[in-house]
Amino acid sequence: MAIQVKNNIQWVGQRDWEVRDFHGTEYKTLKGSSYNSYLIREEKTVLIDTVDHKFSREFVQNLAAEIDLNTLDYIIINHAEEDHAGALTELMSRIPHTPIYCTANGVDSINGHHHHPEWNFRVVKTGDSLDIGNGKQLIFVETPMLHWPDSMMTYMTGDAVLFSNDAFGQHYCDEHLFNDEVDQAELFEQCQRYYANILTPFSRLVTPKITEILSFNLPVDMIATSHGVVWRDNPTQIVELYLKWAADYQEDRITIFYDTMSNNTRMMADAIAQGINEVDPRVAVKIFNVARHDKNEILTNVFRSKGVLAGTSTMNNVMMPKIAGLVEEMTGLRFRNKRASAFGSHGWSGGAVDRLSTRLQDAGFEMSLSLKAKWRPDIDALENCRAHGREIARQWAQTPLVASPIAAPQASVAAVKSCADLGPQMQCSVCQWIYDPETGEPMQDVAPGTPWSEVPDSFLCPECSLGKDVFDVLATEAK
Ligand SMILES: Cc1cc2nc3c(=O)[nH]c(=O)nc-3n(C[C@H](O)[C@H](O)[C@H](O)COP(=O)(O)O)c2cc1C
Repeated sequence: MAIQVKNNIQWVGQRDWEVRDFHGTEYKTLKGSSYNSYLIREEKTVLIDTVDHKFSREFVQNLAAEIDLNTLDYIIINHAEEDHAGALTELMSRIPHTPIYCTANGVDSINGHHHHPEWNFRVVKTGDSLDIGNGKQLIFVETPMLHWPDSMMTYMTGDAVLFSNDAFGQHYCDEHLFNDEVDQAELFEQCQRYYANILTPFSRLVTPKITEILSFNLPVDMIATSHGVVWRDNPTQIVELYLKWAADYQEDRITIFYDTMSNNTRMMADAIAQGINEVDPRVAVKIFNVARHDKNEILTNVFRSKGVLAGTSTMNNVMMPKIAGLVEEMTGLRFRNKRASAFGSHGWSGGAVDRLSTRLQDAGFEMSLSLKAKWRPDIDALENCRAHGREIARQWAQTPLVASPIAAPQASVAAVKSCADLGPQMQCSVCQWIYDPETGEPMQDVAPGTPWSEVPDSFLCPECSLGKDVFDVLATEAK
């Protein structure tokens, strides 16, 4: 059933209280989710996004009960992932000539999923607008890598509604649509879980993009996301939270996670936590067995922490596989400005703790001393663990790590007119990360001093993972 959002805007989405897995099983949607689609009826009739492909038939049926589908003038697809654009094939089978507005990357993604290159695509860029009558317009803002290359937002003038797609959303299903109507603790828990598990890798892009949107000086009366609530009460509160979370967020919190075969590493975890608490009772210490606990909650706790202690026993010379998997995910999430330490029990040769330390360092954590124990820790070994916890608490209580120097690149990109204009620095045109061959920092796999022409074509931007081809040459005057 359609829900009134504002004036001539209605929600025509789908609630999904049953869903528990998103992105395969990567994200556990413990509170379900919703797929928000919006119908605007001004002089022109517009549909913004659709719903998950598994609800295609219900969606089109419900929409047809609201309007004659043939009166739909425009379809806007802010993001081509199947939970938003999934119902397109069903919808377009009824109205095959209706124009679809999306980014250039959107055409590629929609074609990649639906395989209908003959659809009537209209490519839009940041600043392009579409007149929908009654003095109102839709203005488009590309938001590449928030969280796919095709992503964009759509702003509706007059009503001042920002259709933000995934940004500012959360996997949260409630019979109520608006942010002021739902349980606030549940809502913000899901917002943070969503940011920590999905948006953290793109944190460097969040602040510049929000700054760009704010620079348009457009009033925002509502933020209509594509999952969860519509923000109508103080809608910019979630924008402020995003700015906070994007700035290497941390609390006075330490997360300890481990895996164990016979509880020996668990005993170490327990004693380390006691040691931390003895020295600094104000710090929140959270302990998780990775084999038994919700992985996304562990990662949310890592996101909130100033440091993590990761524990594993040695099994066949390597670490426990669930720990290896979690650290691999932490690497992808590109946490910054956090400390780490590894610990664990072994029987003879050991090896897992050193291996884990190296992995955590590769994942970008500032490493502190690790701790090993042999077999089941005895009273002395447990006291050693407590002492280790006390030392960690002292070290990590000190001034937080300084933010990475590439946190806010300020350089501007100039048009390249001739070879003489070519400067030595290159900048990612998507996330503004700068490659400086003089230092080569902070790139892995490319030695300092490597000229750009010799950087392999397989190079990916370390910030946003896009290819070498998106890099622009910076102005030479700066050099
Ligand atoms: C299947 C298996 C493989 C093991 N492989 C190793 C090994 O390669 N090197 C080692 O030092 N200890 C090895 N151990 C011994 C354990 O690391 C040791 O018992 C440790 O205390 C277990 O700690 P946990 O209870 O936290 O899992 C192995 C134990 C098992 C059961």
